[in-house]
Amino acid sequence: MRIYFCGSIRGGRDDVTLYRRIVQKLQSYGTVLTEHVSSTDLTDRGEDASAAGDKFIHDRDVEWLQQSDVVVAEVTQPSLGVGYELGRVVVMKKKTLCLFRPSSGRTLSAMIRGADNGEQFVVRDYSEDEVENILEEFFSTLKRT
Ligand SMILES: O=c1[nH]c(=O)n([C@H]2C[C@H](O)[C@@H](COP(=O)(O)O)O2)cc1CO
Repeated sequence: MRIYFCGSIRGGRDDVTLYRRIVQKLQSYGTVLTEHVSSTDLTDRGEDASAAGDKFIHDRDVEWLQQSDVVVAEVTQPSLGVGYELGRVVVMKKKTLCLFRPSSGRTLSAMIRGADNGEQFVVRDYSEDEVENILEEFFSTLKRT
């Protein structure tokens, strides 16, 4: 299974430790195409775009989105890139799980929460300590469908 993980990069790296934990769990279900998003070496400047440029990053990521079987996004830290990716996957009709932590004190964008249709695109509120269980639940329902 090919999994696309979305997490904030230029939007801020506050949650990178949690991204790492999510990606480690996701790797028990398949190949995570965007493992770099969870790298603690990656700062809020993003990948070194000097060689290939932002167009390379964009085009590669859209290609990976197209190739993916499932998309998991941590959406607590607001990120334009993650919002854009989610907009694209809605159109691609990919099975998508968005994870949001209300304990952050933030209110999730209506354009993400409001896109929940209970099937293809699901938004789930959670706390950090339950993340592995939520992913287990999500992937076990996938197997049944
Ligand atoms: O260097 C990058 N590499 C990369 O893969 N992305 C993609 C993956 C992330 O899920 C998302 C993060 O967007 P943003 O940088 O706007 O927070 O965009 C984004 C950047 C920088 O914008």
